[in-house]
Amino acid sequence: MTPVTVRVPAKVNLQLAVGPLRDDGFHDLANVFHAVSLFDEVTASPADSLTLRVEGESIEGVPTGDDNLAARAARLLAQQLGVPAHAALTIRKNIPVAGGMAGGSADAAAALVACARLWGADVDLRPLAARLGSDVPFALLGGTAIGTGRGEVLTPVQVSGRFHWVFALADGGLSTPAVYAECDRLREARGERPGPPQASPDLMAALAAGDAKALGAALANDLEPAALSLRPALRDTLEAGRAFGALGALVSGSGPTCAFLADSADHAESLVAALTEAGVARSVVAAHGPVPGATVL
Ligand SMILES: C[C@](O)(CO)[C@H](O)COP(=O)(O)OP(=O)(O)OC[C@H]1O[C@@H](n2ccc(N)nc2=O)[C@H](O)[C@@H]1O
Ligand SMILES: Nc1ncnc2c1ncn2[C@@H]1O[C@H](COP(=O)(O)OP(=O)(O)OP(=O)(O)O)[C@@H](O)[C@H]1O
Repeated sequence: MTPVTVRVPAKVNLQLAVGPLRDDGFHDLANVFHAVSLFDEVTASPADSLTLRVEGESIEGVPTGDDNLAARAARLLAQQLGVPAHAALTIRKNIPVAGGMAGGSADAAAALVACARLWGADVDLRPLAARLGSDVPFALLGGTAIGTGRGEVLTPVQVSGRFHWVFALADGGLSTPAVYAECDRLREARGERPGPPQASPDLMAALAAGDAKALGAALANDLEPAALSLRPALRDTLEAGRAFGALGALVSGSGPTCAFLADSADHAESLVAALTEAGVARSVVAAHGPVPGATVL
């Protein structure tokens, strides 16, 4: 048995349409996932127990024990296969923690792929991914896809060309359940009754055509008012990106990372410089999408 390393991308939600709260505590979604070129790497090496190491510059808040999603993924797969969960896992984190870019979900997907390869198992990982979290199946698949149900039922979307993104990372994270709860609270207070969530035809047309300007205009996130309510300073970040010429600006998923669409790689680099100079984020990075899901290196 030799070590297996898997590279796995972050996501941004191009559209996040949130339906009413379900009886099971989740919300039905029309969730347009898009995998972008910010990657974590998970290595699974032979071992005689399950161990975990987390490496990276900003890993504060990442659990290193049994509750790490990568360790949970390894245990779930071992249980499913009826084998001991013996692997030394190393996560090299680059995806912002609790940033709305599904970093923990990415690590879970990568751990499933790495351990399956290490243990020589040929098994459909998708049902296990869905049990680990609503965002985990997409981290396996990558590309661009519509997630329905709670986000775990995926339909790939055809995309032309490559889109250029800028991500403004915030200090500290936001809790996903807290942001959904704030969304429900705001809707209740405003007397809003959401209908069934639907993917936007304009967004689909923009993706099929590779039209960045149309995509920028179609970006939409129903969780954004809730993220802004919990973190009002994000308004300034979004406004700064728009003022510097972003084609579109929105909070990524449950936030607090803000995503900006640029019209070229050069434009993305100039947006990175302008947003960094404006001091509206902890750090600012460029990336492109779509990119593949969890991949063995
Ligand atoms: C905000 C997103 O990142 C957008 O892709 C996801 O919807 C969140 O996905 P995730 O982090 O994988 O979330 P899960 O681990 O499945 O659920 C965490 C919590 O988020 C809330 N949650 C999540 C997904 C969903 N469709 N409705 C929800 O209300 C629930 O309170 C749930 O208990
Ligand atoms: N491998 C992991 N990496 C990061 N966080 C993890 C991991 N495993 C468990 N967690 C826990 O999950 C919480 C959310 O982390 P994560 O980085 O996945 O957030 P997120 O990007 O906002 O998620 P999402 O976009 O899926 O809602 C963290 O605060 C941490 O307690």
